Amino acid sequence: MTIPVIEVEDVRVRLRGHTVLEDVNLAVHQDDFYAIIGPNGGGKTTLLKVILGLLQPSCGTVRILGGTGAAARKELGYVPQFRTFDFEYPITVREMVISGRLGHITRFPRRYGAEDHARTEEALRMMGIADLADRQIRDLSGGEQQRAIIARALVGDPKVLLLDEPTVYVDAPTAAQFYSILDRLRERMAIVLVTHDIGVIPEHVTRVACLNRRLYTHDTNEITPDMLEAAYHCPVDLIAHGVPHRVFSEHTEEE
Ligand SMILES: Nc1ncnc2c1ncn2[C@@H]1O[C@H](COP(=O)(O)OP(=O)(O)OP(=O)(O)O)[C@@H](O)[C@H]1O
Repeated sequence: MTIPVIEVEDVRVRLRGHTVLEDVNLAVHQDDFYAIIGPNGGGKTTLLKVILGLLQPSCGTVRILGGTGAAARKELGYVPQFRTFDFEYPITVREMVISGRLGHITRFPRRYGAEDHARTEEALRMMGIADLADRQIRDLSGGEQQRAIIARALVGDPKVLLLDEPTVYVDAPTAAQFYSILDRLRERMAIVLVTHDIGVIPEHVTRVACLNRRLYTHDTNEITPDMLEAAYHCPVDLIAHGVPHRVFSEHTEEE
């Protein structure tokens, strides 16, 4: 069996005296489209930050394609939550997308070369926004901005794409378009998707895990009622077949 593209082993994270992640183990393989779901504050973004090396765990290890350190993490592309971007900053779409190459330039002073420009044009085309390349990022619609953020993550030619709630601000048709783009990208890279959008899981995702401080994994894309109850700490009814797929939660008064 090939080595996992991401391997998280016995990771624990404590922030300001609180345990945010505990005994987390996760293996993502090259052909995975992995969804991580779970309640607000469950630790999903924290786990992505640990994988990206932006946050040091109190214990445990993270390996990317068997390696650790900054060189291994260059294999990761990251699409942070939409709300973390400042779209008012005066920058064109092309300038924003090419900035994803900065971490790959080792010479100083940092200057973009032919490969950086070529990869930028390819990513713009791949995301269907080549015609918007000279527009200011602030003048784009939310869905177009979202594509630009993904293009920026793709210019590093990652082996794994990590996305944190990418469809929060887009309408249903744009989200559907977005998932068909992810389906295409899967041919080139593994995908880890943090989402509250459980409805997309049966159609697009190959494996799913529920995170609420601890990670409850499953080898298929089936979300079991046990997993949901363990992660959400409340009885959950799942309508797993039929469209739309929905999760209803029932909380008792003490919850
Ligand atoms: N820098 C920090 N200092 C202290 N606590 C933090 C810090 N970052 C996150 N936390 C806490 O860690 C917990 C997990 O946060 P995280 O953002 O990982 O959750 P999440 O599952 O991504 O939530 P959501 O679905 O709401 O985006 C939360 O209780 C949050 O308040």
